[in-house]
Order: sequence, then C-alpha cells, then structure tokens
Amino acid sequence: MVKRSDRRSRIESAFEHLRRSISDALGAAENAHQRVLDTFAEQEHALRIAQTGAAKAEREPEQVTDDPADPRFQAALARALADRDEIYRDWTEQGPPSLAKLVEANSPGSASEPFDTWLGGFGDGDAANPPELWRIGTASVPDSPLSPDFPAVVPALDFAHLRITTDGVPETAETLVQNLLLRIVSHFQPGQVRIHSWDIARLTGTLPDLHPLSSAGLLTAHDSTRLSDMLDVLSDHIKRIHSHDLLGEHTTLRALAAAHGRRSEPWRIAVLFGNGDPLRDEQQQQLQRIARNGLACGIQLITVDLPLTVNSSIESITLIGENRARTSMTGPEAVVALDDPPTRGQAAKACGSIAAEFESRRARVRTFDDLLPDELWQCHSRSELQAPVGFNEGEEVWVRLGDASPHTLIGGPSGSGKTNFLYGMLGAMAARYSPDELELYLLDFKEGVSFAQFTPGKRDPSWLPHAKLVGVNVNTDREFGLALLRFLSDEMRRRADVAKQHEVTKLEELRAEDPSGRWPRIVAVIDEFQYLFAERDPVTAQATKLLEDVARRGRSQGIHLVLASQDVSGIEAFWGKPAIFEQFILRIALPKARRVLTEHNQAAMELPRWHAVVNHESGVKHGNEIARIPDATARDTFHELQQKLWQRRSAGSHAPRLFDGSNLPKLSELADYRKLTTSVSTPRALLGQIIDVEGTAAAVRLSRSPGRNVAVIGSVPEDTTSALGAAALSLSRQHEPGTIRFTIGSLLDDVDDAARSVATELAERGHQVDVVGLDGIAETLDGIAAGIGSGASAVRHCVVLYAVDAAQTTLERKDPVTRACALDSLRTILKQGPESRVHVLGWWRSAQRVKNTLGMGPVDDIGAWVAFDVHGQELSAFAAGQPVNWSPRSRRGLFFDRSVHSRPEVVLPFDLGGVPTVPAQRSTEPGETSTNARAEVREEAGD
Ligand SMILES: Nc1ncnc2c1ncn2[C@@H]1O[C@H](COP(=O)(O)OP(=O)(O)OP(=O)(O)O)[C@@H](O)[C@H]1O
Repeated sequence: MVKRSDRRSRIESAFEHLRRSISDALGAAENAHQRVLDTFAEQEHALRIAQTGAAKAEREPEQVTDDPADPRFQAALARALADRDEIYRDWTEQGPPSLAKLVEANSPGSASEPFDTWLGGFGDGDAANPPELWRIGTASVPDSPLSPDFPAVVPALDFAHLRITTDGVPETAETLVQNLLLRIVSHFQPGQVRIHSWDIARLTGTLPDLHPLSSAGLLTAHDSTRLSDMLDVLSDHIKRIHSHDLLGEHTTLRALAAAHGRRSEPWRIAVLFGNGDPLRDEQQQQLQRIARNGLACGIQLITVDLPLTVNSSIESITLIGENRARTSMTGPEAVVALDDPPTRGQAAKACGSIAAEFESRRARVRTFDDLLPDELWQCHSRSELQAPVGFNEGEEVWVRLGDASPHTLIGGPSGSGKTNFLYGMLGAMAARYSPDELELYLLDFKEGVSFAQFTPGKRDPSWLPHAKLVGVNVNTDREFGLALLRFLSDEMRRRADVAKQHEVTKLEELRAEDPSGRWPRIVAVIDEFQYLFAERDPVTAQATKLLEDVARRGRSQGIHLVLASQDVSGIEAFWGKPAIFEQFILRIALPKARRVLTEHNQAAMELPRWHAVVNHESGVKHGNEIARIPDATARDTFHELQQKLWQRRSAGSHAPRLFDGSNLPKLSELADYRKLTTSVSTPRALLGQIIDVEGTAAAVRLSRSPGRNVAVIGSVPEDTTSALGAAALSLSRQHEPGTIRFTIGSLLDDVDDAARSVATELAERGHQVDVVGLDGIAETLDGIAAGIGSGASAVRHCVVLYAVDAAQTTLERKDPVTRACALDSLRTILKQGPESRVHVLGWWRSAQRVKNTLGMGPVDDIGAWVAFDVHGQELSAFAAGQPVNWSPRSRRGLFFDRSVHSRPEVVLPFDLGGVPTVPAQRSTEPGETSTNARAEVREEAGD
C-alpha cells in the first residue's frame, strides 16, 4: 500500500514539474512575443514620425498615434528628436550667423541694412559691381531645434528675375516689391535704376509709395490696357543694347561694366501684376523673350501672379499669409517673415528726394571736367577706347572706338564746334588712357593752329604726352596727309606681321600674347580732311587708296581714324567708295551737319547750339544719342588737363613732332642734320625737308660716281639760296677741316650776301673757302677742270655756284688762241669731277638755262635736283623723261635724285637760321664784294 502512495506522490510531483515547465515555457514565449510587439510598435511610430516630421509629431502627436501617452510612441519620438538635433547641430550653431555675416559683406548698405539707416539718402553704390542679393525679410526654419533667424535675401538686377505668387492678397506682394525696389533705387546714383510697372487690375498704376519717382521719369506706370507698349519699350532696349553695347567680346552689360569699371546703361526693372491667368499668346511670348534676353541687358522682371516659364535664372517667392512667404532661395522648410515697410510718408519722401536729385543732376551744366575720370590713366585699351564726350539730361554720352565702331566721321559747318568736340573727346581719352595705351596723330588742314596747343610753345613748354605728331597749317601740303596715311598703313602692316609671328591676327590678341610689348591704340585725327581729296591728281588717288587700306584693316590693328569736315558731301573719293565709308560707323553730327547721318535722319538739323548727335550705327535714326558738348577750349579746360598729363609723362617722353606748314624747318634743329658726323665715307648734301611723318631731310649722296652733282633750279632766290646753303653747310659738318674745300661762285648781285654768309660760316668751321665773283669765275673753273685732268685729290672739292646762268656769257667767251671757253671747263667738271671728288652744287634760274649750260646732250651729269617755282612739264627731261605732275607753290620745291627716286617728291626749303638766304640790301658792286669776301674768307680760313 505504501508503495502505491509513493508512486502517486511521485507522479503528482512529476506532473507538477511538467506543469511548471510548461507554464515557464509559455510565459517566456509570451514575453518574447510582447517584446517583439513593442519593438514593432515603436518602429511603426518612428516610421510615422519620419513621414509626418519630428517637429509636427511633437506638436501634433495625435496625427501620428491614437495614444500619445504610449511609451512606445514617446520613445520613438525621443529618438527622432535626438536624431534631428544631431543632424541640425552644425547648421544651428554655424548656419544662421555665417549667413548673416555673408549677407552683411555682400549686400552692403541699403541692400540689407534696416531702412532707417539709409532711407532718404542718395546712394553711390558701384554700378560696375552691384550687390547680388537683396534683403526681403527674416527667415527661420520652424521645425529646426531652437529655430534661429537668418536674413532672407533674393537675387536681383542682373542675376535673376523674380516670380511672386500671392495668397490672394496682392497688397502683401506690393509691399514686398516696394521694399525691394526702395532698397535698389536708394543704393545707386539717382537715375541708375529705372522702373516700369503694369498692373492688370489697376488703371492708375501700382506701387504708390514709389510714385514720386515718376515725376523724374525714373518710374513709368504703364496703362493697364497697354501692356504691349511696355513690352515694346523693353524689347527695343534689348535690341539697342545688343547692337550698341554688346558687339564686342562681352555678352552681358554686367561683364562689360566689370571690364570697363562703369555701367553704360541704367538697369530697368519691370514689375507686372497679373491675376493668375496667362497673358494673351503673343504678349506671353514677348514677355518670355524679354525674360530670356533681358538679364544680359540689365532688364529684370518681377512678376506677381503671372505665369512665367523661362530657362533663364528666376527665383520665386510664394506668399503664405500673415506677411510670410517661402522662397526658392531658402527652400520649402524655411519661412520668411517679410520686412515691415517704412511708413508711406517716409518712402514717398525718400523717392521724392531721389527724383529731385536726379532732376538737379540732369539740369546741372556739365563741364569739361565732368568728362574726366577721378583718377588719370586707369583704363586699358586692349579691346577698345571709350570716353564720354557730352551729356544727355545730365547723363554721360560715350563714344567707343573699337572693333564694332573702328572709325569716326565728324561733320558740322564752320563754327559748329568740331574742333571743340575733338578737344573734348581727345581730353577725355587722354585722361583715361596712358600714352602706352593711346597714341595720337593729329592733322589740321585748315589755316590756323588748332592742334598746336598739344606741342610745346614759347610761353608754355608742356605738350600732350600722347601726341606723336601734330600737323598744323597743312592746307596746301596735302602730301602731309598722304604721309600720315602712309605711315599708318606701314604701322598696320608692322603690327600684322608681329601678330602673325605670335600666330594671332588682331591687336587685342597680340596684346594678350605679348603682354610686355607696347601696343598702344592709335587715333589719327584729320580735321578738314576734305582738303586731302581737293583735286583730281595723283595725291588724291594715292590718298584714296591708302585711306581705303587703313579704314578696312585698321580696326583689327588698333588704328582708328577720326575724320572731321565742314562738308563731307563733296568728297567724291569718300562717297564713291562705299568700302571706305562703311567703315566709319561712329558718326558725330554737329548742328546743321549734312550727310554725316543717313538721308532720312534729320536729327542734326534740329540740334541746338553746342550739341551733337552721337551715332554708333552708321547714322541710322535709332542710333541717335543727343549730347550737349561742354566747352573744351575755354581757359582752364584742356590746357589744365594737359599740364597735369605732362607732369605725369614718363622720363623718355618726347614732345610730338610738329609740322607747321606756315613755317620752314630750321636746319640746325633738324634731326637728320644734327645726326651728321665726320665719320662717313660718302657725305650727304641736305637740300630741304621731305614732307613725311618723321621730318626726313631730302639728301643727296655725293659718291665718286658720274652725275653726282646737284642742280638747284628756280627763280626765287630765297628758296634756291637756302638749298645751296644747306647743302654746303651739311657737307661741311661731315668733314674735318682740311678734308674738304669749297669754291663759292657768287655770280649774281642779288645773292652775293647769301653766298658770302655761307662762305663765312664754312670758314668759321675751319674749312678752306674761296669766293669768286663773275670776273674770276672763268679762270677758276678752268683751273678746277685742269686739276681734274691730273687725277683725284684726297680732299673733296665742292664748287657751289650761285646763279650759274648769270655767268653764261662770261663762260661762253672763247679764248682767242685756244678757242676754248670756261663753259667747256664747267661741263668737264660736271662730267668728270665726281669721280675725282669734285662736285658741282649749282643754281640755275630755269630748267632751260640748265640745259643751256649742259649743251645738246643728255642731262645725266645732273644726278639730283631740287626745283622751286618750275612747272612739272619743264622738269620731265630731268626725271628720266617721265611726266612730272607739279604746279609750283610758294616755299615748296620738288626733289629728285635719279639714283634713288622713281618719281620726284615735295620738299620744304630750310630756314638756315643765322645764315641769311637772301641779302637784305646791297651796298657794293659784286666784283668788289667777291674780292673782299675772298680775302676775308681766306683770312678766316687761315689760307
Ligand atoms: N560746346 C561748346 N561750348 C561753348 N563754346 C563752344 C562749344 N563748341 C565750340 N565753341 C566755341 O565756338 C567757336 C567755334 O568752335 P570750333 O572752332 O570748335 O568750331 P569748328 O566747327 O571747328 O569751326 P571751324 O571749322 O570754323 O574751325 C569757338 O570759339 C569755340 O570756343
């Protein structure tokens, strides 16, 4: 029995164990299950919190769970908030302060500062470097921890259009736009920003606080029914700016302004208030086009409730009620609390004073000084030259010489102010560009000394450091115009050759390739240039050819022509050659100028005094800019500037070469004369000065070869004695005493003093000089001829004969015994002398008389000649038989050296300085004088 009860208790305890085990096992499973459920619930909460946003889940937990107290939700929320804080930490600590700092630095003054610090003043912001971002309010990210504030800014002006979408309350948008525009118009000089507004819903225009700007034309409120007018105005601006300002390397006004340090056009901001509906098709398309192309031209659109889709940069602001907005700049998370506006009175007052300031600037009489920059010589001429020349309603009107407008034509009747205009333009350029950036070649064909101011004078030693050449009183010396064109053409070729070596084609590229080289732009001014083409002759033909060359190819080599004329209508060479004329893209028409602008452009006819039409579009009407031209020739204008520039000139700066057609060049000052030295094997006899840019001497080399004699032909003693004297004096300079001797034949009373003066001067220089009169000439020539027969001497012998033909009878007188005459001796000297170092420098009073001396044969013994007041046809025999086209003119000669010339060239006789060319008075008989002179000279020469 015991056994049975034991067994039962064991079974019961076994069951008990089993039950406990089962119970334990079941309990553990339930716990595990619960844990899994909890984890799952928490993750589900986390997922929902993530979908809703941690901040919203915290703010409105019932959006995420039915039981916000559920610890599993709380755990998930705590973790989400901790993660968010971790993610935001960097931004929270550094983002807002660094943003505020960036805005402060990049949006100075009215671009970001509170209204009360600047409202009511006039800005002087740098329009070449405008702020990119403009403040509209204070932003925060409500869902971020601590939610620190930061300034909310939007791009404006060149950088982006602005699209505003309202919440149905357009007044908020209007305040926002007004605030932004107030900041912008107050930032720059009055006039730098122009506003256009249009409101579909309001006939009276919008932006009431800005209304005072409209009195000065700074705000144009367009009629609500005439949107097209506004769009047309903007489209026209874009077209004009493209064809006017953006022709060169720059594709935006902003880039152009950055390169030149100034804004050539004001900004135009167009504000359009719509009603949410798109515009009519063609208006919408036009608006899209403006949006696409406007920013490059400084045209910014601000649209309100107007659908607009463009590829160009556009920022959007969406108003969300209570003066709050979201912007594309700050992203969807940030909310912008828009700035409160200033009071209406404050804003209107500020706009009123901006308008008044603009008006008063516009009305101010601008002077020559206003054409000058604050700092001299700060500009580079790599791509073009530009400078203001006048003012339009107070705004500067600029001219540009560059690829797009290489050359200028200036027209206006006498007294209309052409010379004054040139002074203004050249002054404005010379003040901006240093002489390494700009060189000037200035020629005035009219009588007078208009450009002489640029060269040193007796009272004022200053000169314009940019000027290389100044030609005044050139009216009869058309060859000088030709010489300038030839010089420019040669320079153009030289530049093109160097460019080629650098494998480029244009000056601009050459300057980039050769930054250390000196490649200034050249401006060549020819005033009254019609004189150059005044006759139908070879000068006109050559000038036309050269002008065409320079006009066409000068643009790429930085060579710019500025041609001015009273009347361009009669210039056949010009009008008959469209290829030339087309290159003169910049036209300046002074009041009543004819044919400078196109036929249908009559603007010059209505111009008031001291105004000009400046037109960079070949004179067509839409290129007209009217400018008031300041007085640049009055006292203390150009002259004062020249003084300043002269003081700044570099150490090596030389005064410009002056060609003054009314004065003769002084032999003693001529570079070619001063350069003469004794260390030459073949001396050169200088006869006059060639009409060229350098002022080269007309020189004949007296080598030991046949024909190296010089004939001076003509009946005007002052010219011919100058040529003979200059020849003798220049030869003396190339010989040590004892290595040359002179025999001066003074054969005409009228020139005896001139001959004797030269003889005295030669003797004073230590040379042996014999002066012989009519009485002794035959014997002297016979002696020299006989000497030639006995071989060459080491001493050069110059036989200088004043008026050979005056001794013709004497020379022809035959020796009764030998039947020989001195004329034969002269012919022998002419023929055989040069090889024996004996040269004749003779003056004959006509071409026929030279022939008489030479006899029947050819004229080869006269290798070089200079002729004054002799007609061309008389000279052709002396110029290898070619026709010589020359009408004599006062104080000019024709020079030909058969060994170097293909055709004769024009020369000026020299002013010999102390050595008189013609005697003032005669007191004694020629024979006596000669004898006395001989004695004197021999004495002085120590002979
Ligand atoms: N913008 C101006 N403001 C004041 N005076 C001016 C202005 N332009 C020219 N003048 C004056 O008018 C006169 C004639 O000017 P300027 O010599 O420049 O004319 P021009 O067209 O070159 O005449 P011309 O062909 O006869 O030489 C000068 O006395 C000059 O001082």
